[in-house]
Amino acid sequence: MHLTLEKVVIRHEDWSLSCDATFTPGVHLITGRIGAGKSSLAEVMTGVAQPAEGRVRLDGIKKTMLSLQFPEYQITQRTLHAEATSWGIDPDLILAEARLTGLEQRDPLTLSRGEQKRLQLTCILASDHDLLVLDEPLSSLDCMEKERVCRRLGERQSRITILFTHEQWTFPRVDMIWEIRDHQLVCCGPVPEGIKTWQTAPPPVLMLLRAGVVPENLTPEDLKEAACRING
Ligand SMILES: Nc1ncnc2c1ncn2[C@@H]1O[C@H](COP(=O)(O)OP(=O)(O)OP(=O)(O)O)[C@@H](O)[C@H]1O
Repeated sequence: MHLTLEKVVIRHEDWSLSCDATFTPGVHLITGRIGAGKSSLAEVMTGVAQPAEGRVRLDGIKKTMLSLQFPEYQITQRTLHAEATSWGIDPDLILAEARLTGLEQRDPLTLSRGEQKRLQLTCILASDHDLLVLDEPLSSLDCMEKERVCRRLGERQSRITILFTHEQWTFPRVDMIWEIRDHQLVCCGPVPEGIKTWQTAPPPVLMLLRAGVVPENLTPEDLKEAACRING
């Protein structure tokens, strides 16, 4: 199973992004500065938008999902019960996992942004998508919830997971790091080697690299373990 971007160019007026890349099963992390083109690329990968040039090829991928940055954009129903049901999953299980039991008749739009995000991600992760593209899934979540989501993403090793994020501290176990540099999608490489050339790495990772330590991976445990290796 793979997703291939063949000489893809995404354009908005005089802004453009070029991508030539293949994504295989595992967790792919894509970072880039504000306005680098993360949301635009996420939309093209999932067929929500078409590239100006090139081709997006899905091989062996039957079910695709884009998790939108703003959870309210993905709400379609008037009650939590109906919203959870609309994802085709047992609503009681979903609401229990999202810790929203008892709120079945509430309008999802009255939930806090974090609660909406927890509901959206619980529904998405309960379905078995071959290609899951997540645009800033960790924004609005607290540390505990970020870690829970990251653990769930790490369980999708046989599927393709593409994570676009500005997150600085909490990451799942990542297989490949990519970044958007100068209007191009660049592959930094597999983890851990790719960490060394990751220009938009978050401050904790840059601090470890400056101290001469390369973490094994990016989970909170990996970063803590690497910090313990500084100065012996
Ligand atoms: N519909 C549009 N018309 C014109 N320009 C657009 C349009 N959509 C996006 N852009 C521009 O394209 C560039 C990439 O936008 P995009 O939202 O993909 O970036 P991003 O990396 O997701 O940003 P952020 O980190 O702020 O979420 C930005 O400069 C943005 O202003």
